Amino acid sequence: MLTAKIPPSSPTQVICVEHLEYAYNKQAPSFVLPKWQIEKGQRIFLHGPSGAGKTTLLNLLAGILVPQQGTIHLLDKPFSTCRDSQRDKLRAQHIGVVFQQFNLIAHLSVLDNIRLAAYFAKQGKQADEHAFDLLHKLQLPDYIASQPASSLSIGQQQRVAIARALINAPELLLVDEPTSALDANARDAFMSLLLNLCEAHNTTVIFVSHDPQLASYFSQKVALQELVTIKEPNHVV
Ligand SMILES: Nc1ncnc2c1ncn2[C@@H]1O[C@H](COP(=O)(O)OP(=O)(O)OP(=O)(O)O)[C@@H](O)[C@H]1O
Repeated sequence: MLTAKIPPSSPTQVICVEHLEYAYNKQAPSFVLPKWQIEKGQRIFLHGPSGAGKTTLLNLLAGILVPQQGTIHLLDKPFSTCRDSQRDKLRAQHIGVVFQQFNLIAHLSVLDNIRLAAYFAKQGKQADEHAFDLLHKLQLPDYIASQPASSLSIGQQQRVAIARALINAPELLLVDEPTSALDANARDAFMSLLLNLCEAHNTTVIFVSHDPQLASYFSQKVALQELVTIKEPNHVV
């Protein structure tokens, strides 16, 4: 009798956080996050007051910071507890990050900034083709690929940062307050481009912003204070 071969199922959960605790140092308060699960395709608007810990949480999810307690799984793989080199590899392959300041390398060209992300994820020769495809979808002209990142406007830098974050078709995109330097029209155009690209690839998005106007782009809104509690340090006198 022939039995149907069942393909290995891909995980539906992108992130699973359990019993997480993180403090910047022994004198600092700890962020405590008992549980947070994020399913594939969710688009989450994460908000909360200044200093509440939104960037800290994104950095933990990106594996840039490592919790002292608890675990973070990425696509069912241990992420926070694996070796640094393994975490760097998983981040490069599965996570795109857009930082507040975009963090482009100023003296490198636009194309080289994007190529660098593809290189870390060990993408082959097709990376340039993907890069140009993304630049077109983000409505940037071809000539800009050879320009140094330092010569771009804020709006252009922002779109290049998105292209760099999406070049490896990540399952998870983490975006930290990227629209603060833009006027209302540029901001709305940027949000539409970003979310259309994520829709096309079913990318899971966690988007941090103070701007309540941006919340309307997201069906799911999460207040950081609902997720995280703050534990004061034990002071030794
Ligand atoms: N590198 C660091 N070392 C020590 N403390 C830090 C560090 N980075 C952030 N913090 C502290 O952690 C807390 C949370 O900061 P975080 O930047 O995550 O907040 P946020 O919610 O993103 O704030 P904002 O909305 O103003 O960007 C703050 O009290 C901040 O002072």
